[in-house]
Parts: sequence; structure tokens; C-alpha cells
Amino acid sequence: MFLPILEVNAEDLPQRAIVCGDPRRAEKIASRLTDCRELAFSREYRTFVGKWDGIEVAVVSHGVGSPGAAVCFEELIKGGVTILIRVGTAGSYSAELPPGSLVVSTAAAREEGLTRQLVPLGFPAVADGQIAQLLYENAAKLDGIVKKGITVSYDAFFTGVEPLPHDKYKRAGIVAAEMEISALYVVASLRGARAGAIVAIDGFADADLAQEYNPHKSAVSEGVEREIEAALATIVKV
Ligand SMILES: O=P(O)(O)O[C@H]1O[C@H](CO)[C@@H](O)[C@H]1O
Ligand SMILES: O=c1cc[nH]c(=O)[nH]1
Repeated sequence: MFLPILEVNAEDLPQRAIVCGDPRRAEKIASRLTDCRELAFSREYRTFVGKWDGIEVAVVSHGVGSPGAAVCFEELIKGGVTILIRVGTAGSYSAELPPGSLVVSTAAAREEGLTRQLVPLGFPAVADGQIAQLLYENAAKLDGIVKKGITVSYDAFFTGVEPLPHDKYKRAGIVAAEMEISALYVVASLRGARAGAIVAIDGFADADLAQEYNPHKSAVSEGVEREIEAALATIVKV
């Protein structure tokens, strides 16, 4: 079966996939694999396959935002992928989670518009429990701060005239904000796949702590390296 948007043949895909927003991060993750080859680079979707610890893994970029990312998740699952781990970045709601910290998302508030077109809002966006626990354990073995908690996925990255409800979610105990985890969890649940997500904090989403957005700081790159390591250790054990 040919997957027309990823431009990949389903027969070339393994059961396990690491997904991330940035095609360059996909290349960075793929460079750690053995027997690695690039299958396609279509739109924002760059697909590699290779092996980690002798087990076949795909690495695929999904771009920015839930609608485009959901297209990627849907095609991967149609193509036979049953386990997906997102390796992303997010803004923190707490000074205790500074840039470079890692967050394992156990569930995500659905502040994006995509998933409400798939299923009523009462349906939860939740991680697979085993994947979340293993991501946390593997990340906690490395240096740095690691936290497990609920995240929120928005569509808007920049604020317009309407305020984003950061304060409401911060008071509800949500730890970090990004843009695709709720789509990943909802699509995985609806299609019978298992998913988890780990994000490296790249700044503060909270207005009280906000600084100029700069995801290129060395603390963030180090966090991304650690989350890649935790995701690879996890994906071959589930
Ligand atoms: O670093 P990635 O995986 O792209 O994740 C985060 O970064 C992008 C915004 O800059 C959004 O995609 C957001 O979810
Ligand atoms: O959506 C995102 C991603 C990274 N950092 C943020 O503050 N927001």
C-alpha cells in the first residue's frame, strides 16, 4: 500500500515510530540508528527507517500543528505502525521546569481544533501507560530535571487579540504547552495504536515567566539529546 502524503510504501514501515515536528530533528534521531535509510521527504514529512538495538524503528517528522501532524499519524497507523513516541519541545508553566528540563506527557488537554472534528471533547487524550512510565524511567536515568504530568496542546503559537488560557491550565496543574500531543493521543486511541510523548522544555509559556523565545539555546539542545536517548531506550522495550 502506498501512503500518498508521506510518499512511503507501507511495506517499508516497521511497527515502531518516533515522531517529531522538525525534519532536521528527524535526521538527528535517525543518525543514531544502524542500517538507516531515508524513505521519503514529502512536504514537512521526512521518513527514515533503521535499527536501534537490532529492532526496526521509523523516524518521521510531522511538522508544526495538529492538523498536519494528524495526517502523518493517520498514515503511519494505516501503514502498520502500532507504537508512536513523540519527541518534541514545549513551553513550561513553572520556574521549576527551566529550559532543558524534560516532561513526559501522561495526557493532554485538547485546546486544538483538530480532534474535536474526530470525537466529542469529553473523549480523553491519554498516553499509553506503559510507554509513559518507561519514558519517565529512562529519562530519569539521565542528568537533568524530568517530570511526568499533563500537558496542553494549542493551535496558536503566537498570541493574537484573544489571550490563550495559560493561566487557567497552570492553575489546573498542567505542566507544559505544545501543539501536537493531544492529536497524537486521540488518533492513536481511535485507530487502536499506542502512543507516548516526551518534550524538552525550550522556554516559558506562562506569561509571568515568558522571555524571548529561543529554542536554540545549548540547554535545550542538551535536553533534546537526552529525550532522544530516553525515547530510543523506550521504543525497543514496548
Ligand atoms: O519541537 P516540535 O516537535 O516541533 O514541537 C513544538 O515546537 C513547535 C513550535 O515551535 C510545535 O510543533 C510544538 O509542538
Ligand atoms: O508550542 C510550543 C512549543 C515550544 N515552546 C512553546 O512555548 N510552545
